[in-house]
Amino acid sequence: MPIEDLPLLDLHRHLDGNVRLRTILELGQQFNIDLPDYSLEGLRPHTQVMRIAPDLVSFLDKLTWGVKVLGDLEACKRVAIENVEDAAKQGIDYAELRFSPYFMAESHGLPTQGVVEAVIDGIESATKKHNIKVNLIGILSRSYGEKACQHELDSILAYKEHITAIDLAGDEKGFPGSLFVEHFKQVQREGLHVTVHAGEAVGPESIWQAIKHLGATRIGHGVNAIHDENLMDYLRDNRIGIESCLTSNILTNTVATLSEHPLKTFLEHGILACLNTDDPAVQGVELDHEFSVAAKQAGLTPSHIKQAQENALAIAFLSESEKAALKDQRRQRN
Ligand SMILES: O=c1[nH]cnc2c1ncn2[C@@H]1O[C@H](CO)[C@@H](O)[C@H]1O
Ligand SMILES: [Zn+2]
Repeated sequence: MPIEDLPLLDLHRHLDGNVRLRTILELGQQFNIDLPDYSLEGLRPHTQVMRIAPDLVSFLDKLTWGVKVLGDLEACKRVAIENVEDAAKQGIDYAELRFSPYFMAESHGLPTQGVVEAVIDGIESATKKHNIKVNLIGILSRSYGEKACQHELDSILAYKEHITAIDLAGDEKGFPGSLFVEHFKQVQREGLHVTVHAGEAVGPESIWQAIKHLGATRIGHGVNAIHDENLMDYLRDNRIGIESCLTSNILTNTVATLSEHPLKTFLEHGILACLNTDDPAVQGVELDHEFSVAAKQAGLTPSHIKQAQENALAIAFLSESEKAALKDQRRQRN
């Protein structure tokens, strides 16, 4: 369980990997899309990973229906709003919601920049109604290649004052970070933060590349850092955060069992690692499960969990005064 007097954060949460099952069904019907089934339970195995996937790419396939039903910009806005509602329901004080506008736009040929605007719109209206702070991370979906990612980046940067950071996600093995060096030079010039999915499907060299050549100050997953002692020290000494997602790592077949998950070792090594969800609807589990079930199975004690919460606050893309405000707010709540 999370410690009650520390704020609850989720720093790694894909809003387009968290489209409610009922919403997929409703939008599918609204836009006359041929769905594989028209009942919630019949649809579930097509949109949720029900058992361990053979690999990351097979897992990512399950995100497809969530974006195939996005028939217009209003649908994108709806998904953004529902993500804020879901995160607030979990008791999350601060979430960094990430999304890939081209991934959301592609099926129905929506304007990518329009998707960015719709998501920002949805987040801004929903956060007014709920007791939660949200920042947005724009994703470059590497699996589309360099050119599409440049288009995606341009669309995100058109609204850069509403975007906190840029991430690189998708097929890490097929599309290495080396293809995106120019993209991230631009991101750094614009002064946005950088977090990169690395060391999930590829070894520690992918994490080194993300730090040294893409400017990452946080790493998504980073599980394979465990195989490189120098990297472990480097992450600790340079306060590079690791956004761990326990259940996701099992379902993508990245880690065989939770008892073998490196998070506990990261924490004990002094690395700023924390607990997050990844794609809640696709995984069929929420943040409360990660804290109360998965963390325990990964060998975390209450003091590890407390450390993970403190780490999340330390590496959040927030100013020191915003962090202090989150802490105060949590104390007042209790
Ligand atoms: O665990 C993950 N690893 C790598 N990429 C991911 C993961 N979950 C989602 N995406 C990717 O993020 C974008 C949508 O936000 C898509 O590119 C999807 O494939
Ligand atoms: Zn992710």
